[in-house]
Amino acid sequence: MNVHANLTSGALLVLNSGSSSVKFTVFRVEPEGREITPLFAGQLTGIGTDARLSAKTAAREPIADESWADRDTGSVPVLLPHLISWIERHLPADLPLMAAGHRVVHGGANLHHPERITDDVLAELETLIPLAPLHQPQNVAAIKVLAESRSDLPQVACFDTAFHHAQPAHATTYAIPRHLTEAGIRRYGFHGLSYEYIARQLLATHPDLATGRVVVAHLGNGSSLCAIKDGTSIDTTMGFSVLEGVPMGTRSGGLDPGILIYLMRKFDMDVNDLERLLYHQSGLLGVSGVSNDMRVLLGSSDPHCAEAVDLFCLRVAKEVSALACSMGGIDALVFTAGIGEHSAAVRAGVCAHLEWLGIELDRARNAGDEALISTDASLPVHVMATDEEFMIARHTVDVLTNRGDARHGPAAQIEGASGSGEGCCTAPAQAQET
Ligand SMILES: Nc1ncnc2c1ncn2[C@@H]1O[C@H](COP(=O)(O)OP(=O)(O)O)[C@@H](O)[C@H]1O
Ligand SMILES: CC(=O)OP(=O)(O)O
Ligand SMILES: [Mg+2]
Repeated sequence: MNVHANLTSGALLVLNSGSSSVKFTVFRVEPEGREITPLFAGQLTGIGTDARLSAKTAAREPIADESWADRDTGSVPVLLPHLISWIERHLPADLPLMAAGHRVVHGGANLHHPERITDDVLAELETLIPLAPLHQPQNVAAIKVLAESRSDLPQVACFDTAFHHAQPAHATTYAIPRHLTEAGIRRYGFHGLSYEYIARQLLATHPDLATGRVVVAHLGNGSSLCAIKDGTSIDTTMGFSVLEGVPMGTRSGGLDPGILIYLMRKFDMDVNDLERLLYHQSGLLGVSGVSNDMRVLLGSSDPHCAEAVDLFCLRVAKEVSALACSMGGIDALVFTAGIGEHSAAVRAGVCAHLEWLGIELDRARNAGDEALISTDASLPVHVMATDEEFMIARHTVDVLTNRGDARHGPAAQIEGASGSGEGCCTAPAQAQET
């Protein structure tokens, strides 16, 4: 694996590999990594069932929508080399692929910063597979496939856990015997790349809030919330695994742990049964019995779908209050990710439980495309587009141009925001980044 090459200019591939999909974005990197601009993005979905590639340019013009079912043998390692050659065929002639950045869900107790991937780093990532069985195997598989097929390509791992690393011990510790905490049974937190991006955007667009107390609700396929104070993660709802906190598409969110003991005793469930139940059969899908997709639930007349949405909204609202408590107050609430950015109904459902906190949504603003969706008298509630891929690209370039070390720490987490508008991926590098 190439660990020495420095990035100057060329194309940068960002990969976010999930259990049944691989999302990718290709960026143009200008000399010395000063500017990062998206060229095209897409996803390979339905891996294992009916793989399909779709992709669009940065101007949202479709460049692919094709079935890859004929080459689908149900795994990321088989399809990824095809994806890499498809990407290379679509690059401008003067822009060779010169590096890859990966979203890696778990960095464990030791990996707190984006890391250039070496054999040692890869070995450490593999040890973390049991901690994130839904995501980590796919993240590791993508790194290995690229290392085999393009050993010349430097690769960087960016961790979902890293943004939460500086949380105080009372936020990361479970009330279990100390030797288990010391063995790594602690709260790590996830979706950190998304929270880091939002913190940067806040600094660019709302500097007053960037130094205040903000609860960010990342509501997507996986959902979590984070308390960000002065640009730093103070507390978050996901913990040891991506199961804690609010219910998700197919994940349970927090449960009374006594339920697990009962299920094992009463229904003879083993570890595989529990894993299937908690990761794949619960959440919105489990409660509705219909779908894990919020759009389907909101469009359904089935009372179980309405029940799932209501439960989700209440659980999110309760976490907003809990996180406000962790920060000693709240100056703003931000909604982001698929549901948070696009569902006015869910935002209204959540905020209806938070009137006591001084939150009041403006109906018209919430229904429209406004960034500020609360009334003028309310505690501010914002909708902001997240961009985990941009964050990965930024970190990858910084690591490969040796600017990474200067960016670590809370101030670095929000320094150098693009100022280029929500959801926009172009971010000139800052002069002070050395
Ligand atoms: N207009 C919408 N209304 C309600 N929910 C939506 C809408 N658009 C997307 N979603 C929800 O967003 C989820 C995906 O969120 P996203 O952040 O893209 O997830 P991920 O990146 O983790 O796959 C979908 O499962 C869907 O339920
Ligand atoms: C951490 C996590 O849950 O990620 P995702 O939302 O991509 O499933
Ligand atoms: Mg996501």
